[in-house]
Parts: sequence; structure tokens; C-alpha cells
Amino acid sequence: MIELRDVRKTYHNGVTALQGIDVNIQQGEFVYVVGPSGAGKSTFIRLMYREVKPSSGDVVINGHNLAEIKEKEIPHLRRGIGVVYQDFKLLPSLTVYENVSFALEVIEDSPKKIRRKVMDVLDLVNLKNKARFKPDELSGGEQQRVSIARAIVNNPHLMIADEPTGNLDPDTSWEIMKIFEEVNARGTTVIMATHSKDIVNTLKKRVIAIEHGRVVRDEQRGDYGYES
Ligand SMILES: Nc1ncnc2c1ncn2[C@@H]1O[C@H](COP(=O)(O)OP(=O)(O)OP(=O)(O)O)[C@@H](O)[C@H]1O
Repeated sequence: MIELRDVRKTYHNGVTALQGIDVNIQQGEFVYVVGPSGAGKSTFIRLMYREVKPSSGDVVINGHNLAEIKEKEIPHLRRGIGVVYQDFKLLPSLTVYENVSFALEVIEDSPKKIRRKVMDVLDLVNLKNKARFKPDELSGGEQQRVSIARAIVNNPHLMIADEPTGNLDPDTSWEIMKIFEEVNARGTTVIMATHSKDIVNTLKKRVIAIEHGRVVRDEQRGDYGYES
């Protein structure tokens, strides 16, 4: 469960990105975050994994208040959260398999168990046959699937995605959305910032619209609500 209470964020340069956000998200929900460019969507979702620290207010994730946790507790928090970016952020010198295994928390796992976990998520994103490929040998959609595999390999309770289909063509975007729905169906909460009118209006989910740093709309099975 995620709870934001009167969250405000002013960056060092004086820009106020969020001004008084109150939102609750239950475990297992699928939420789109929409709104015009510069509205505060990325800031909103980066709060969840403490990439951004609120200037005031509370961000509570599964009982932990991120405004109060110590720096040394941040890795533990992030272990439960998978993040997917618009530009994939894969390590170019590593293979597909290595990009995923690199993210795996392996403290107590045997090599056999590690291999099984990595191959299981590569299977989920349909890339088992490209485990030995390097990122530059893959299409954009395949690279994004690797990044999803990396995000879910630790079985996170929350997956956050900042415009995950922003660099992909429409067909590939639908493939990515199918995987997101599959991840969500397994119980992971999904929060996705997007500018895709088509996706939001077709795969209906909860929609939180942000404008000028405030939530202006929060609807179950909502519409995108803007011209694309
Ligand atoms: N690291 C930062 N330092 C200073 N200002 C920032 C920083 N990140 C974002 N901002 C500013 O905060 C405001 C909100 O930005 P944010 O990236 O959250 O918007 P967004 O809705 O995600 O936009 P887009 O749809 O274009 O990605 C903008 O005015 C932006 O310039």
C-alpha cells in the first residue's frame, strides 16, 4: 500500500514540481499517471523509490515513511521495487542474461537457483532464445523487454515505469503492455506515467491526472483526457 500525504516538492533551482499531493494506492492496482509535459509526473513516480525526496509531506510505502528512512535503508526499499525507463538503461557490455542476473539479489541463492530465476523472467518476456545477445543486437521492443525482466527478477511488490513505450512503435507498445498486465495479474502494483492516449483509452485502468503539480483527476477506468 502506498500513501502520499500532502506531498510537496521544490527542486534546488526553485521550481515547484508538486504542490500538495494526496493519493492512496492499494497493493495490486494498475495506475496510469497522465498530464501535460512538465506537470510533475516523473517527480511523482520518482518519489516512490526515493529517487526524489519530498520537500514536505509523507510518502509511506508498506508502512515505511520514505521522508524519514535513512540513506542506508534505501537499497532495502529499492529491492522491493522494479523500475522501467523510457530509454531502457541496459548495460551495453553485458548480455541479456547478465543484465538481468546483475540486478538479482543473490545473497543466498545457489547458482542453479539464480539461473532458474533469470531464465524464468526471460521466458515471461519471451526472450529466452536471446539470453546471450548484447543490447545493441536487439530491437527497441526487445531491449524494453529485457529491462522489464530486470525490473521483476526480484519479484517486486511494485513496478514503476516512466513512459515505457515512449520510444516504441505502436505494435511493440502493445506487446509491452501485455507484459505489464501479466506482471500486474501476478499481484505486483504497477504505476506507469504515459503520454499514450491510445493505451490509456483502450486498456482501461485507474487514471491519476496531474497538472501544475496537483492531482486534478483520479478515476477508476478513466480516460486519457488530453489530445495526444
Ligand atoms: N532534477 C530537477 N531539478 C530541477 N527541476 C526539475 C528536476 N526534475 C524536474 N524538474 C522540474 O519540475 C517540473 C516537473 O517535472 P517532471 O519531470 O516531474 O514533469 P513530467 O510531468 O514528468 O514531464 P514530462 O511529461 O515532460 O516528462 C518541471 O518544471 C521540471 O523542469
